[in-house]
Amino acid sequence: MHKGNARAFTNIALIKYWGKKDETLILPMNNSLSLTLDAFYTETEVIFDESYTKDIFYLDNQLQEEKATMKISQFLNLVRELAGTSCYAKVTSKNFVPTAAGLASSASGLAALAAACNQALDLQLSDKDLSRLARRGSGSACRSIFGGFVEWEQGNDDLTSFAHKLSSDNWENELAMLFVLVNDQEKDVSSRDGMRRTVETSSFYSGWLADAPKDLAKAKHAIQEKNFTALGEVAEANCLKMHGTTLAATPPFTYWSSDSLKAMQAVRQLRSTGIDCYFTMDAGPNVKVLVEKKNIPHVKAYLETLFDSAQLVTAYAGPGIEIL
Ligand SMILES: O=C(O)C[C@@](O)(CF)CCOP(=O)(O)OP(=O)(O)O
Repeated sequence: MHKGNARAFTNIALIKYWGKKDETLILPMNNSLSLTLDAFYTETEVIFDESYTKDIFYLDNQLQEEKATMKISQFLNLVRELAGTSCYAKVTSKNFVPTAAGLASSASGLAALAAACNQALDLQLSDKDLSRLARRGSGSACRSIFGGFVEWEQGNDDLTSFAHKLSSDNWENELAMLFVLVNDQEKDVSSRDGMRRTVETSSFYSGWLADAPKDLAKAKHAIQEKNFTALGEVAEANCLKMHGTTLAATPPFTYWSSDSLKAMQAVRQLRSTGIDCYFTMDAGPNVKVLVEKKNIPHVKAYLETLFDSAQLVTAYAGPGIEIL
């Protein structure tokens, strides 16, 4: 019996990963840049045991059915190959996210699983190779191996595509991200399906891709300069361009709900009163507001006039992977 247990934190991209060059290896079309947060995380335990006759997957104390288990098994097959074992495993994952969230936790989930497997089978993977392994589970998971500001080097093959922490003089500790959790009935298109459809059919995709490296350079420069306005402006613009690509896909789609638009408008309204804050969004209707800690009270007070306080969660910069 081989056991491992790890905690990994979610990360929010400021320069988005949106589109794969290789679906099997999960190689992205562009570099991305994220901020690992402290408020949402996943704890995953994995037990490999010769006595198991198949992989078993518990998520938040619920035994998962075939489809969800299949995705985990595909990942475990990679690990079994690395370790030279044929043992099945029992995976027990707990997501620590606000119930209202509906936050995609694939990034923290797969990062925690990768780290737990590394420990259980004593693979002794470096952080770089752990990031590469997590990437095979879900692209954005490769960034959750590290804390703070993280860049995912797109690379051009399995060996060269991995994330690394950006030097920032701990500036991230002066920032925060306010989540506006908007409950949306429609079933979103998954990030995996959304980016595939966009790459394959959106006439706006080439424009997005042409701008991504320039946006990344601006974001990295802003971090080096600790220039919050510059970072916020490029992050919000990059998010809008990414979401713009979905409108020209076939069939067109959007992740934005009316509450998403309300939250985005609130951020613009705050900026017009001189409060520096910027929004970003991912494959869902939730809106994340990037703000300096000193402005949290202003932003929260205004958002509380528009949304239920239970919909607002404040997150700060978080750490990399933790072995439990
Ligand atoms: O996080 C970002 O950079 C931007 C997104 O969140 C925007 F929605 C995409 C994350 O995609 P992910 O779930 O990692 O896809 P996978 O590789 O198909 O599993």
